[in-house]
Amino acid sequence: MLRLQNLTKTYRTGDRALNGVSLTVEPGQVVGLIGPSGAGKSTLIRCINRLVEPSSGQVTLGDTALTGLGHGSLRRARRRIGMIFQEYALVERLTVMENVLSGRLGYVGFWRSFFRKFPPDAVSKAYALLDRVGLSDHVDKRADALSGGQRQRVGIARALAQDPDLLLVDEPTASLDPKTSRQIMRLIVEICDERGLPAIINIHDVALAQSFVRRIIGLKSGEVVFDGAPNELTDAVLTRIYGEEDWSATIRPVDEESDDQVDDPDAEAEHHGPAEVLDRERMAGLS
Ligand SMILES: Nc1ncnc2c1ncn2[C@@H]1O[C@H](COP(=O)(O)OP(=O)(O)OP(=O)(O)O)[C@@H](O)[C@H]1O
Repeated sequence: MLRLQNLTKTYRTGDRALNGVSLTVEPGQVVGLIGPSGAGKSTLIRCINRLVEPSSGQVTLGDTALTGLGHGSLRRARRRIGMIFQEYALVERLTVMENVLSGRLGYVGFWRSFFRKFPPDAVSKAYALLDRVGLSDHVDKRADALSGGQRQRVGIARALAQDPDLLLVDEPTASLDPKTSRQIMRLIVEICDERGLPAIINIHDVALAQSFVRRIIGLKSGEVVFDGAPNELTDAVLTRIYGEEDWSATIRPVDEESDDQVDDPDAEAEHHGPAEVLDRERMAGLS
């Protein structure tokens, strides 16, 4: 479980990016973090693993108070926090397999990593992860030969290779087309569900977040102004988070019930909550 207590961040410039954020994320729970530009979403994600040093407050992951750790212990704790980025952050000239194995670098000694000699169990685990993210046919391809969606799948497998206790995901679909974005969101949510992994996903696309996560947190001026289920995200709530706007084209209708048969799982996700869709896909052998 991840717990943030009264987290604040004021940058040297005087910008107060976080203003007393408190929340907990349970194992297996995926939180969609939304809010206008400058609300503090990236700062929040980066304060958790202390890529940005919080000004005050506490971050606790499991039994470990991350905010109290010294340099060496923080490095070890960061191994257990997987990050997934908008621009993938892959090493372009390395293969898919090498990129995934780089997720293990924090665990192998310097010389082993220097010569890229990974233990056999790390390699077989990487194969299994690549299979899970649907890339078993691309293991030896260079990262720069992949599509955006495939690159993000490598990013996900690399984060999982760390054996994380937490996933921090920063705009994972911002560079992807709508269909690929849905596939990537579905994959992340499924994997967190399977592994009991808590995750926070910083995401601008409100409708996409609504379709796939069970909990949404709205941040505004460094404060949590909404924390609830996707269907509680009404026009009034969106106005509270983002300001006045006509929201009809942005959000998913929340009360719509349809008896129509839907064959396309993407379309289906628009009509049902993520849990039902995932369960049905699993039963139908689609995932
Ligand atoms: N390195 C920095 N130095 C000074 N101020 C910063 C720094 N990074 C962010 N800020 C400020 O902190 C506030 C929150 O920024 P942050 O990037 O966390 O917001 P965000 O919600 O992630 O925005 P976006 O959606 O545009 O990425 C903004 O006022 C921003 O200008």
